Order: sequence, then structure tokens, then C-alpha cells
Amino acid sequence: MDLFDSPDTLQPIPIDDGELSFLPQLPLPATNAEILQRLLDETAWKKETIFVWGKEQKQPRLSAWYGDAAYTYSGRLFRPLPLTSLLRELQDIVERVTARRFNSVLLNCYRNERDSVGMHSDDEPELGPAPAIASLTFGATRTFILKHKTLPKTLKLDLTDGSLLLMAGPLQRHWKHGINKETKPRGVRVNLTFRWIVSR
Ligand SMILES: O=C(O)CCC(=O)C(=O)O
Ligand SMILES: [Fe+2]
Repeated sequence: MDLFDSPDTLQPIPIDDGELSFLPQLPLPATNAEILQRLLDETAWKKETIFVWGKEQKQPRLSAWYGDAAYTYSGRLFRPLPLTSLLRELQDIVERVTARRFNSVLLNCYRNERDSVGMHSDDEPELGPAPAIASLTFGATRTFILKHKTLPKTLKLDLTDGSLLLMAGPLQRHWKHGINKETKPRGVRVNLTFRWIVSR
């Protein structure tokens, strides 16, 4: 890093058919561990039911949705809760670092190595054609896998404690992403994805 590189600047990750950038540690008003604990304590965590090929399934993780606009995900309509003061503060910092606006946040809690999220694209119509999605992680490192939809390309990123990943441009149209279950023991991880929902 030279003198003119700000340590608080997202660094681009080269990828075809989309935009990806990463900041290993978001500047925060408290330690990562303190924020993780508050997110665990203050979030209205739920084990959501989703529909996969018309069948009801429990998601293999806990989740919660906060913000100003209703949102559909895996065939379910989510009614968001109003942002807490902590979430508002995190959203402000994420907006400043990414130079993007967000009006909602999906929180996921991976309790241990058995929790996961299947390969998917965040391509719901209310996100628009080229959504910017900012993904903030606290706690255990998990591997974020990106798979191109039509080309034999895979990218793996370790999303570490305090890191911010920005997905943008046509990425959701061309790539899927997910987090696999693991066999090696993993502690708790909370991930926040900030999004802009276009109200209808
Ligand atoms: O936990 C993560 O890093 C990803 C979560 C995700 O992709 C989602 O909620 O849409
Ligand atoms: Fe996603």
C-alpha cells in the first residue's frame, strides 16, 4: 500500500461479467466482537420456512430482515422490522465506504459449520437489473463461493471477521453464490447484506 491508498477503501477483485470489491476491515465504532455480540442479542432471529420446488423447508440458518420495504426471497414475502440504532449506524458506514445507498438489510446467522446458504443469485425483481449488495461479516470465517452460470468458472473468497464485500454491476445476472456446510468446527458467524429495494 502506498501513502495515497486509504486503508478504508474497497479494493477491486477481478471478475468477468460483474463487479466485486473487498475491504478486509470496515472502520467501526466498536470492536468486531462487541458488534457481533450486539447483533446476536438484539436481532429478532427466526428459522424461516422457504419453498424449494414447491416443498416447504426450514432454512439451515437463522435470519432476520430489517428496513423500509417488503421483500420476496425463495418464494416468501418478508415483512421487515424497522432498523435498530446499531443497524442504522452500520448502514451509514457501509453507505459511506461503498458510495451507494441502501434501504434494507438481510441478516443471516450461521450458528456453526452445519449452517449454510444454497447457491443462488440475489436477482429478485425489486432489486433491479444490476443491484449493489454490500455484505458485512462478523465472527467466524466462512468460504463464499461464486459460480458462473454458463462458464466453468468458480471463485472462492474467505469472508473474514469485520470484512465488507461489495457485489455490483451484472454480477447477480451471471453468477450464483453460496456458503457450503463444512466438517471442520466453525464458531458463530453473522452476515449482513445491505440492499436497495425498489418499492412498487
Ligand atoms: O452469508 C453470506 O455471506 C451470504 C448471504 C447471502 O448470500 C444472502 O443472504 O443472500
Ligand atoms: Fe445472496
